[in-house]
Amino acid sequence: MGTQAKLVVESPFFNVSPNIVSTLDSNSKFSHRSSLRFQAMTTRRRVSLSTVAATTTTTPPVPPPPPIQDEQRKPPDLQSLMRRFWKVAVPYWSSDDKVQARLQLAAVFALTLGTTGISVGFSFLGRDFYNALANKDQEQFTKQLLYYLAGFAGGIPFFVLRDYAREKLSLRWRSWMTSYYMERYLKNKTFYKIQSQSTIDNPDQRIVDDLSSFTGTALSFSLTLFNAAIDLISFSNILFGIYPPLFGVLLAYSLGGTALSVFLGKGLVSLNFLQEKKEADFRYGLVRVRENAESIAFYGGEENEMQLLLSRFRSAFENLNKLLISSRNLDFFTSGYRYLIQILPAAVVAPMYFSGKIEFGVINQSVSAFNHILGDFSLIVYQFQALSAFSAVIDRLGEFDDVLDSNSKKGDQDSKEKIQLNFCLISSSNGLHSNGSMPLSKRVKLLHVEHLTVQTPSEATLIKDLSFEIFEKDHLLAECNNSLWLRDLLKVTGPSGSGKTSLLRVVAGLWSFGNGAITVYVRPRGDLEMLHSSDVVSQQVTSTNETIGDSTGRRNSEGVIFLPQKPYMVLGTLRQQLLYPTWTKDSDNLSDDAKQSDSLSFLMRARDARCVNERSKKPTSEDLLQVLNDVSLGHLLSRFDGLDSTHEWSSVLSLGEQQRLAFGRLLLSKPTLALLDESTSALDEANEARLYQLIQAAGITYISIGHRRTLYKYHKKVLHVSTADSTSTLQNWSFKDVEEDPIYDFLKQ
Ligand SMILES: Nc1ncnc2c1ncn2[C@@H]1O[C@H](COP(=O)(O)OP(=O)(O)OP(=O)(O)O)[C@@H](O)[C@H]1O
Repeated sequence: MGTQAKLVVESPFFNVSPNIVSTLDSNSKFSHRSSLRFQAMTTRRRVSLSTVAATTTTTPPVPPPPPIQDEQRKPPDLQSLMRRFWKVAVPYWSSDDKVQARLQLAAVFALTLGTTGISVGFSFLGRDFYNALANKDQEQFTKQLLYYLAGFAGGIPFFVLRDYAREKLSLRWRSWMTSYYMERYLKNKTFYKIQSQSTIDNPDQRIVDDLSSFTGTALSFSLTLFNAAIDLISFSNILFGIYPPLFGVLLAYSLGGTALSVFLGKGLVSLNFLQEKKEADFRYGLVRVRENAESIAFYGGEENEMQLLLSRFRSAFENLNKLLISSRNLDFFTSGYRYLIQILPAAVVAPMYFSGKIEFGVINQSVSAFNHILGDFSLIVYQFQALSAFSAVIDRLGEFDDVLDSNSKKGDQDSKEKIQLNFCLISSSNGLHSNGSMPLSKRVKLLHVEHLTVQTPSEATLIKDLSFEIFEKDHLLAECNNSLWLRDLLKVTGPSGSGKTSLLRVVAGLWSFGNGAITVYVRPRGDLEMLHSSDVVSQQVTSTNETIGDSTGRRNSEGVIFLPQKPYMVLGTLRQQLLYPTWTKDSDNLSDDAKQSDSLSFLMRARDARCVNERSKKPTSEDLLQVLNDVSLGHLLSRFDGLDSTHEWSSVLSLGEQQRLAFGRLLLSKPTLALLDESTSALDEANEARLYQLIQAAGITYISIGHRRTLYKYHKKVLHVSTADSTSTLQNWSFKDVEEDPIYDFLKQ
């Protein structure tokens, strides 16, 4: 539970008298103020757990978020808070939606101006109404009553429309921000880096809750400031007209109040920040129980989970307790401050009334004007809790924004010091005979690893100075009819923890810790305009202008596919499982309702041209059925009602079935290079053999990690990595042909 700033708009019609207010608006303690105000309220966070779940099911499995810490977190200073606010708030107003955004903002401000005008009008109506009442002038009283009713009828639409327009704009802003943040979060594998390096906590919560809170509160707060400025101008005249010293009392009262409330509530910002984090940690713990239900049940780990969850909840609870105590102390002050103003102006002008200098209605008008102006001067006092919650939101979003920015910049700046990963395009026509066959003297390089040193994020060296190349066609062996021999199919072996998976992570672009260079050559697919071709002749690759992407920029991701031991099952149908990730659900599948909704224009961003081209090649249902049969999963169709049924696939399929499904994806995508990390570990030998034969027949070159000896049969070369010795500078790897390995002879027998 966090403290969220929520805007409450009070009626201008009830500001005529505090007495009337208390009867008409029993929900609001201080509804005699006619301006906008925030109300700090405790809300239950409505977080879509699926959002959080999506981050937890990304493969390869990623470690949990960092343990709860930051207890001593210092509140941000005003300058960095302002800088962060500006950085987070500004992009939308100069985005591609800026015309609509500015128009809507202007409309909201115009309506706010209208409502302030109406409030001023009602202040005069109130004066005459009470004068008529005090003078027992029934005719005048009836007339004023009718004016009041007419004023209600004319004024109410302004207030309702102002709130509606503001909420709509806030939703539009949030939609844009959500897609803007998600785009940067999912770009350049930032989500993976944030999670695996524990850069910041709970990014999902920042996207869901903090963005919603930020847009709503920023807009409301801007309007409150605007409203306060207008109120100040309009009601200062009235107050001066009544009794100038009252203005002096007001200034002294509000400045003193502001200073005291800042002093009393200074700890609230960091407490609010921590509250957000602790709530998110607790929710994340629950999501992990759901995601790992079977493992926990097998282990019988309920008691442990209970302890862990309770400790997280306790931490949130303790912080909330501190937050409540701080709020209570501040409330003592603000309540006194608010109640006193109900009698203060009357007490100041009462002597004038008793001496007959002013009428009774003027007392009411001075109370109303005093409240308005004091409200404007006392924004910090009234809104301190909401402002402290808002500061925490700004701080969290600003931090997130900085991380997202630094991630894209880091890629450019540090690229020289890190592992260079480049993707180049192989021209399919180059090097081929006119009949399309590959001349024996030519072979296609798919992967070139040069002086690669792989390190962990904590800079422990795993592999030292590794260099090798992978070719698709070996001219010496091309005459052999066995397709196995047409490609360098590499098996990586080595003791546990030596860095086998890390090597694949580096090739797939997930890690770039260490140094050296990797070039991956992929076949053309999709938009040729965006991709350059490279001539591949013998082992010489022309290097000018051939790079199509790198580990930080856009890359031809379908060229390389990584298959982890536990495949990632997307939320959706069986069809979507098979088409993932090459053909994802796109705007074609959106419902008509969704297409009609204007806010969805940001949510239906055009996918890049590559994907548009891919649509034409999208496999048909027949293709999918064929692949399912090939990987021995044909029975799923009858068991789960066809290709378009939706289930929690990671729960209803066995690990072996999930691994076969992942191979089905591979067969459909036909990547140039597949990285298989123990991706058949749950299968029997017959199924494993079948899958390897299928991907060989499909012409996919692969590098695989696997501990089973039988896997040697499906590889041509073996890279053995031994555990790195930190005291030695020697290489810790060796290469050999599979035939040279004694195991191979043993398997042949
Ligand atoms: N995010 C990380 N931060 C720090 N160290 C890590 C991280 N991920 C992995 N490591 C460490 O890197 C080393 C190599 O891990 P890797 O997963 O590559 O080993 P592996 O050879 O594939 O092991 P196994 O055969 O057991 O799967 C391990 O000691 C591991 O603890």
